[in-house]
Amino acid sequence: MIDLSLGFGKQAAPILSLPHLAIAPGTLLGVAGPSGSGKSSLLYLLSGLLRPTKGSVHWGDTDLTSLSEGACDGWRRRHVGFIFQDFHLIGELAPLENVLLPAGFHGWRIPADLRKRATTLLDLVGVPTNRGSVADLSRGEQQRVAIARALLFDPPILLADEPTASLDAVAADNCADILFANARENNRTLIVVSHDHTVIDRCARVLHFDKGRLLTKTEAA
Ligand SMILES: Nc1ncnc2c1ncn2[C@@H]1O[C@H](COP(=O)(O)OP(=O)(O)OP(=O)(O)O)[C@@H](O)[C@H]1O
Repeated sequence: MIDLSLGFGKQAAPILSLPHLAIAPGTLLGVAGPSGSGKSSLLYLLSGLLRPTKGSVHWGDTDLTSLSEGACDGWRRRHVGFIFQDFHLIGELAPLENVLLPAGFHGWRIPADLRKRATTLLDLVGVPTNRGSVADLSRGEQQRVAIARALLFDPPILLADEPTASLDAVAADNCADILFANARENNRTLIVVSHDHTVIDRCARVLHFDKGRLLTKTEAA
């Protein structure tokens, strides 16, 4: 639930302004709009990676805006999988090591079943585990590694920023199938920014933004 605006520096007008939004658990929410309309900024606000200039972001009983940076990082690790528009992979590491990166923050040796899950996820998105460093993969393959990584801990909230932008039609469909099936079957909240109609059309609700403002909300029939 949010009621917020976001501005950067001394800009006169906020780059994103949203009066109120309630998202029930398990919602499949699409975010659409032209380039620069504030879609990525919305995901950053919802995950606590950015703090609103005004207003707050609540997930259940947790008000992200009242948490310290460290507490917010901890909350995000436990609750959010984030597929970044530019992937945020570590180029010199192998695909499997990238998928297991979130496990590195938990301070224990990576258990065999988690390694197996990472392997299964890579297999599911169609990236073989025996590839070298991700820097040598195509953009589409890197995008699929980023998708697998976001699913590692089966987070209750999945935020996906243009998750199919670098994929061909078949791979895009396959990855969208994985994201939406996972959300539906496990009642996960999926919030997906996309220009891709095959992704947006799968969403139960769609927010349309322009110039940082919410233009319309549409609901699937
Ligand atoms: N750190 C920043 N400092 C200043 N302005 C920023 C910053 N980050 C984003 N903006 C501005 O905020 C606006 C919204 O950016 P945002 O990336 O959220 O848009 P978007 O709809 O996701 O765009 P795209 O579809 O191209 O990814 C843009 O005008 C952008 O230049």
